[in-house]
Amino acid sequence: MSELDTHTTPTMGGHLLGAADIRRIAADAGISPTKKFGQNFVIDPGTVRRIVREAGVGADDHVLEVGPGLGSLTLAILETGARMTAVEIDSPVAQRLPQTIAEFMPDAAARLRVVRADALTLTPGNLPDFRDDATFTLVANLPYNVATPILLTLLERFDNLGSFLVMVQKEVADRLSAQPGSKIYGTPSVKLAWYGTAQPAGTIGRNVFWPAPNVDSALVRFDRHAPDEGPATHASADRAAVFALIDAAFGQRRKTLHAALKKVVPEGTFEKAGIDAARRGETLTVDEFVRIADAAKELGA
Ligand SMILES: C[S@@+](CC[C@H](N)C(=O)[O-])C[C@H]1O[C@@H](n2cnc3c(N)ncnc32)[C@H](O)[C@@H]1O
Repeated sequence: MSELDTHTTPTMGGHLLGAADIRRIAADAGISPTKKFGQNFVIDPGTVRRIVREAGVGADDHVLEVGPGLGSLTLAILETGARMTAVEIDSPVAQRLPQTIAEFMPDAAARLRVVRADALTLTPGNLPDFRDDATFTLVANLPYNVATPILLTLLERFDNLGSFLVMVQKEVADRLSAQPGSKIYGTPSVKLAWYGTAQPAGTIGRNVFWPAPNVDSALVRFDRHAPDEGPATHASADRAAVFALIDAAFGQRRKTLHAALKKVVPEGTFEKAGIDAARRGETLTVDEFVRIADAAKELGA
């Protein structure tokens, strides 16, 4: 993208934020973006509209946004007519958000709840907004330093988190959707595959942010397995056991399965699972890790 919209963009019932709006809101509220919270705010209405379009959000959806910041993406989500909860860690930023929505999209204010919290602490118990939804979706421009832990934590704790569309650092996006055998396939890729399917959904340049980050960004789309599909449906599959094997195998990723896992699985496990112990963990699909966990369990692990 060569040119940015620097002015407010009119939309049905309100406005999206341009660069001039973002700077004014920040100055007004005495907010300077901090590295500690990964604060790079989107200043381009075209980018937030693209994210929302890729997410496929519509008026019937209930959306969780982690890290709404000054409200760029929040307004684009609200523009669709969706209901949403925005969870922000930084108090001054969270406190300012309702005023921004009231100013730029007053009719949507009733569809937004702002929660001041660390996304890593969220549980269905302390975030009951989503308790009655069959599924809900996460749409976020995630803080880059904690993006992967936030995704894995939310997937583990919220069974009804059905899909997400997130913007993360390009390298992280590549890892999240990497396939077995590639250099960048790692624990985030294989653990995410336990829950569903991740796919790259495009790259985003640095000039759509304020301040501009020194890394490139990309979008990742994720869809959770249907309840009757995926590794979690194996009769004996136990997520904690499978994840412990994954951590052990990738902890020594240059070693063979035999060497990396000999202390954690009983003798004969690989034969029973039908998996060559001379392979490296970085070549295994999540289903193959499940087979090893199943075999180890049957052998009394
Ligand atoms: C990359 S900025 C995105 C801001 C906004 N969504 C945008 O696109 O302009 C990340 C946001 O996440 C917030 N944040 C950082 N760590 C967080 C955490 N653990 N839980 C919730 N919010 C967090 C930051 O304060 C910041 O507002």
